[in-house]
Amino acid sequence: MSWYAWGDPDRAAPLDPNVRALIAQTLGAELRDLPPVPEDAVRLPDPALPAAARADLVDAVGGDSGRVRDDRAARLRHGAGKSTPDLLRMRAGRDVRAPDAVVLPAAHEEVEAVLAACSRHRVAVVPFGGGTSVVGGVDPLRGPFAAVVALDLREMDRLVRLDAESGTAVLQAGLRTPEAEELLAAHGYTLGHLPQSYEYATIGGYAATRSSGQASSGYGRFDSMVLALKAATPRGTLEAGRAPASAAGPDLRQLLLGSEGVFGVITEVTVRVRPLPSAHRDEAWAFPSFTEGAAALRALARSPLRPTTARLSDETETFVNAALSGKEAAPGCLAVVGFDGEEDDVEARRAACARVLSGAGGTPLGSEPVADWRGSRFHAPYLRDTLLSAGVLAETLETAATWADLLPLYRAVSGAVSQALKGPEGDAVVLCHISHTYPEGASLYFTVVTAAGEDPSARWERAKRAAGNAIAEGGGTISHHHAVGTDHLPWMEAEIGPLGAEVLRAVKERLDPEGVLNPGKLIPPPPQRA
Ligand SMILES: Cc1cc2nc3c(=O)[nH]c(=O)nc-3n(C[C@H](O)[C@H](O)[C@H](O)COP(=O)(O)OP(=O)(O)OC[C@H]3O[C@@H](n4cnc5c(N)ncnc54)[C@H](O)[C@@H]3O)c2cc1C
Repeated sequence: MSWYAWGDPDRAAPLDPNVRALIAQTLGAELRDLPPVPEDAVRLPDPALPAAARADLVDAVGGDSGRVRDDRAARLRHGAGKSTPDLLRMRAGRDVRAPDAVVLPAAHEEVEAVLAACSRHRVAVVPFGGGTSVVGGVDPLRGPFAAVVALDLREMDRLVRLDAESGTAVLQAGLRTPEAEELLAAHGYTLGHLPQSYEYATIGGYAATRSSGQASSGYGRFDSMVLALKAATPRGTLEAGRAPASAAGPDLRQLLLGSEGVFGVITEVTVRVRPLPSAHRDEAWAFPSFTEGAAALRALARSPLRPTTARLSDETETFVNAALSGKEAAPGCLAVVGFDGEEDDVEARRAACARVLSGAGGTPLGSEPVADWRGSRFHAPYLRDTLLSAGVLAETLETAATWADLLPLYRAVSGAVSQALKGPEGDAVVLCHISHTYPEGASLYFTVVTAAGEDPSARWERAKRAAGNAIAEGGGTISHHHAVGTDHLPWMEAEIGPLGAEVLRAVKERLDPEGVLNPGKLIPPPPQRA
């Protein structure tokens, strides 16, 4: 993974000058290049890990000093996640934070020993999976501590156990999705979790953020696939969840799912696996408007036979996607429904869904408009890098709400973001789609495109604040699947209430008494005493 961009930066082709001119005209802005500085020009703070702490960390990983790295390259590559503000900071080479060291444990017991050493020496620890957080989740914040280490789980990448009879698998937390799928496919199984960060994000990261993938209509959110978790905490091991189901008190899985590394480090995840599908089919449907398309997706979410994937772009996103692929845009809005399974099952669900969509006013467009969709669906992050290099800021934000609140929220967020970015540096184009649906509501995923201007970070911060306030006022959640990190913390107490925040602080105090785990993330700070 690149230190300033997504994946392999060579896959981000330069922007065609004609397209760039068209974007500048649409945004009413002048664009200036934003190239990354050379790697050796990035200023990093000097490493500050005390020698005694370093020696104990080397002991914790079995005496292997190669697994406690404090070289510049390792520190830089663990200095940020992959939000646009993260990439802007890296590209500029200024205000770059870095952990004082990167620790690479290879077993649950080693993770426990690392946490014990960090608690003893009062060193902050940031669990690091794929580093694809877009909410500041892996920012190497020291909090009140003298030093901070990134705890990278990449060495923990095994399929521990597959129980074919029960349809479950135990995966180590540091496994990335392509490798996890390869290991499961060798036994004829799949997880079916397909976020856009698929190529780099890890099993532990998905559990720690309650991720949701593009096939969530069929396979469910990641948290719904998790049957059990094992975590190392500074107080010892916490194991939660017992398949297939249990009434033995509150479900402690929910303490670890979405815990963003503040309570413990997830080392193993037991997941439900499904047989590898033998057939796939994707179809496009046109709807006169986003309102009618959303009503159709609601009907689909409530029907007994559901697609594996269901997404609907608003009018602007429909137009932009068509332009990007050199096709003529269908009038109105484009929906995509995808089906994975056995041939008969795919056909039965397809026919049933087609009846629901036609009944809701949709026009079938067949498979042709979405023929390239599966093959290119993980490419969008590269387009963001292409745009950034050309001085165009592209960032996303997301929420979810009940069907009753969804369209007013959609209008409120789009309006707030557009208004916040209006000015002498040009306007914004705000695109939106629905891609995770439930009988009771759906998520909204916005993409904002605007000129970077003189101070792109400040520009985005303004838009993000406006969007967060509009979401909180409009009854949405501050995050449907990106989690809280640092970026959503200002709205967290409003979402869970003061008592909810107190409960999180109490759990933290019990599992992590020194408070070394991921300071400054997820948990609202206690009220200041006058
Ligand atoms: C281009 C792009 C596209 C994305 N698309 C999607 C999408 O479609 N759906 C979606 O849900 N998200 C998406 N994301 C967000 C991100 O990929 C998810 O949040 C993902 O779950 C993070 O996994 P990771 O392994 O990279 O975790 P990291 O980024 O390394 O960590 C995320 C958080 O979890 C903590 N953490 C990581 N591993 C562990 C562990 N083992 N134990 C305890 N805490 C841990 C970290 O400290 C941090 O707080 C996208 C991000 C990018 C950059």
